[in-house]
Amino acid sequence: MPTPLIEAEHLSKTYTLRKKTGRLKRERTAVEAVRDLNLSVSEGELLGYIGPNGAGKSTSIKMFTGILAPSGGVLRVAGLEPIRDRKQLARRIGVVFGQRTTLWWDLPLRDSFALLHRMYAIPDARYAENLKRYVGLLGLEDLLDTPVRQLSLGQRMRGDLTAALLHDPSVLYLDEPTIGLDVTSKMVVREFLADLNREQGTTIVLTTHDLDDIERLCRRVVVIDHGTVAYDGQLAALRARIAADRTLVVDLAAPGPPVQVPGAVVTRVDGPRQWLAFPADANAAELISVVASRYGLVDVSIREADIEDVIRELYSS
Ligand SMILES: Nc1ncnc2c1ncn2[C@@H]1O[C@H](COP(=O)(O)OP(=O)(O)OP(=O)(O)O)[C@@H](O)[C@H]1O
Repeated sequence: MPTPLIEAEHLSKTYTLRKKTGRLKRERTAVEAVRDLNLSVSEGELLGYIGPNGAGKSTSIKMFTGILAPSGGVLRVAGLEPIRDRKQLARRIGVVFGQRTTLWWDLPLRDSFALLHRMYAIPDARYAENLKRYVGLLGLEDLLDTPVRQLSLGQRMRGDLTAALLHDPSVLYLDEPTIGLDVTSKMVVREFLADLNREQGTTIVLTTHDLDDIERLCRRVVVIDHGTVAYDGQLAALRARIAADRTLVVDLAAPGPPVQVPGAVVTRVDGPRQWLAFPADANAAELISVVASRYGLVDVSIREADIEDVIRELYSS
């Protein structure tokens, strides 16, 4: 059995909000951001950690990284208790946020890396070796003297990845690492992460709304909803659910009650527009012609299920 690197048992986090309800009155409300979350991640896994907005992903990752204290439950990461052993844990983990940089904005990349060398007290030889490796793998050789603020988003992301790896973390948390990147940069980042996981055995927890990231990188996917695990399993099984349905969006000549056609179910009506779910292996052309023969049809489009649909479907089951 591989050693679990992250182990959460009945983990919970409740935020208390104070809302002003009068001139002097304040009411406390509790937000259960994470509740009864159970998760075990083994060394060397590359895990997709997904869920809709507000599901509790960031809150749980903040607990995994020792930034936020849990309200309840048991949590161990790399054999440590994140809040109590926060300093030790910092040496074992790396974190990359797609939306903001951990690099020093006005400093050349080289100086940001040098600061991390000192902050993490990385042995000189190890630092030199890692710097050479990651700068080479991520093609940053010609950018080392460029201030971070002058880097493109893709270049900055490669810089952030290098920064997160200089101290050889056992686990790397990535929050939307490909957001806003062009196709080529996305490919570079994905290939790099796949190699890092395969060759160095770095455990990776990947949070993203980009289904392509998940498809290309993760075998296992954990879906979080309302603060708890809604799905934990192979991507292949999740993909089968994705393939289960497609949606035909029809624009009718006039608003009306849900259309009735065999083999499709109306899932939404908005004025003259209706959404019809139908099995992925059904004949879309036939369905369209049936709708057209019975109703005044102005326009149609077909939507493949995206990750948000799959997630919605998981919650409703
Ligand atoms: N500091 C905070 N104080 C109060 N409530 C919070 C705080 N941070 C998050 N929440 C609430 O906790 C819930 C979970 O939020 P969280 O940010 O963990 O979700 P998420 O899955 O990361 O969402 P997203 O995909 O939008 O980043 C939400 O209802 C959110 O509004």
